[in-house]
Amino acid sequence: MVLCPVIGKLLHKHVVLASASPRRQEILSNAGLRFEVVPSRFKEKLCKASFPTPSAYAVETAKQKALEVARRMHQKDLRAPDVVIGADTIVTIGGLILEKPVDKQDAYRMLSRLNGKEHSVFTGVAIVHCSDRDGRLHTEVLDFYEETTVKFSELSEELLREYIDSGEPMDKAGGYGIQALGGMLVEHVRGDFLNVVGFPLNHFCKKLAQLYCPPRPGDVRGAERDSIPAVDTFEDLSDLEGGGGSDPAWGGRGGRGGEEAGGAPPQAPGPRDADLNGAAEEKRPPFPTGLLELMEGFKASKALFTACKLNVFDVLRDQGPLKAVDIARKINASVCRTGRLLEACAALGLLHKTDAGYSNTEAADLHLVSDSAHSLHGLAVYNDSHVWDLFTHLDLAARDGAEQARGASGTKAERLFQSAETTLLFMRAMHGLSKLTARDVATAFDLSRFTSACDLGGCTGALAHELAREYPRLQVTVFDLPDVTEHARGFQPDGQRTEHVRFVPGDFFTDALPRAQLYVLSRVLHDWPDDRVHHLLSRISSCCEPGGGVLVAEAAAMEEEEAAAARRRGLQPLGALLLGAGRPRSARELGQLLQRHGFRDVRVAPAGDLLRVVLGTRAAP
Ligand SMILES: Cc1cn([C@@H]2O[C@H](COP(=O)(O)OP(=O)(O)OP(=O)(O)O)[C@@H](O)[C@H]2O)c(=O)[nH]c1=O
Repeated sequence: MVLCPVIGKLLHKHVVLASASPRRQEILSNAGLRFEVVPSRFKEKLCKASFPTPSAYAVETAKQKALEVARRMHQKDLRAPDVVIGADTIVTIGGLILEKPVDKQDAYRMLSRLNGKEHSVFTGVAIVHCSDRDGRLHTEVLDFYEETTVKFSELSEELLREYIDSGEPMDKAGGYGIQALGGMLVEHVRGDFLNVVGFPLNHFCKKLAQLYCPPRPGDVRGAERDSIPAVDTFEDLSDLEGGGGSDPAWGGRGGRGGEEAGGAPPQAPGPRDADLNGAAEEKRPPFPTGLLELMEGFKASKALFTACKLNVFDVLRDQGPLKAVDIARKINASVCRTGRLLEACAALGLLHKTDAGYSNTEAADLHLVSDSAHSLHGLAVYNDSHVWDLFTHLDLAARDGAEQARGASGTKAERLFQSAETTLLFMRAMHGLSKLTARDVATAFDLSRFTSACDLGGCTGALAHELAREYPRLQVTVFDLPDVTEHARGFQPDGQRTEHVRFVPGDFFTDALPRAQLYVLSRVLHDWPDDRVHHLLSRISSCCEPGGGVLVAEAAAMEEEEAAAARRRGLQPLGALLLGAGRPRSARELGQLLQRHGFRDVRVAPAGDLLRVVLGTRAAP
């Protein structure tokens, strides 16, 4: 079930909030609305005296803000959004309209005027519906306002000065922010609190209900024009999926007209049907939500990487919950920008946000803290500093080959091992990933018949340690490039079985392979082209005694793959595209490769959600 009141009716529309006010953005996104923010350039300079009431002034300003954005967007892209929302908040006292103070003195004048008295806060809201008629913008406006009264305590001169010095009054109507420090000035509030903060959410939802959910004939609840429909009325959002559902608002764009299936009574027309829809409108295609999410997905990754890089999750694990301002101080960053990053992390489900501040979610504690047992912090930092850059040149790689894409940055090995720092970055990333999957790989088959194993390209030894833990008789050699084995010491766990793991430096294409009954290749083969894979397997095959084995773990697709996992693995070829001539191979292909190199009794087993493991036994030559 989607807990979705009327706001859900806007989910499949391109909605723009024509406001730079962070409070409005927060109120609406907390309510579940998805929208783009395009601050209005309309100058708030309408002649106040020409309006009969302060509310009329606020409404007109809100309307002009929204219309300016609609026109600008239409002019720029020749396509306006579906809905533009504008708002304007003003404070009135004794017939005077107070907007945002221009400087500290102005703030002082405003606050002194409000001191000890009751005043009104009006927010005017305009919901502008846009459509394109032969290249010209057509708009329809629904507007309303909400009034809330606020009473200030008797405040001392000193307190007012101190409050002004906090900087809070400067971007707020009337010179105060009731939601923050300004709350201390307020004795009582009558009416909608959020209206004071900058957006009357409740009234807005009622208006949406009138627009999008007009009463059906005989619907008693529908007769209460001023109520927000109960949640269950809107549980079924199937129309959001583009299934030809009803959307009676604003003249029935994409709606089903009067032809509801199953003989249900036709919906009443939207409020402006009569003048809008003389002719039947063309049916619009479903809103491409999935595509838009893909287009924006890189921002989500970047937010996660950045929060990891700035150690936000470490700070919160140790000291959370914390307010944005305290986190900013601890990570040595700007308060405003940190606030936005934290908001993004909360929206992505990486952080919890409560009145006490931000704190880690369980997943963040488990995987995004740098020194947790299951940390993927290293992978995030590596993706940010190396992989991100590589993907910037994906177009070149696709067109001209990986060499051009890599440009000055060199081959994979050169890039990874160009300094101790980058080697360590890479190793931390691999360590996190290997630890995550090591147990699944080690236990995909019963390997207890082997007493020696060699993990080729075993990096930090995460899998080797898991094998040693799982099989008490097993001695494991990690064979990897000298640059890697040199740094492996820092990754070793404490414990009894560590003496069962040793590191030998070498190149598995050229140097003699350590003798072992079982050779392990975990996430190695996809990095290499076919000729190299054959070369490596034939070297292993010639070292392996009959009865010995080879164990290959890869993110390899099986024939009966479920769609989601296949999609995840489907991105692997992109990495191969950038990193050289390697490629992903299916489990069946890996099995055939092993058979070709003299391994029999080849079996495949899943290792968790991510990997497939293929085990072959060396036949007598
Ligand atoms: C009374 C009060 C106001 N505000 C803010 O005051 C701005 C009003 O100015 P506006 O001109 O309506 O909006 P803006 O900030 O200039 O944005 P825009 O819509 O782009 O004009 C809005 O921000 C509101 O939240 C608070 O945050 N808390 C309060 O208690």
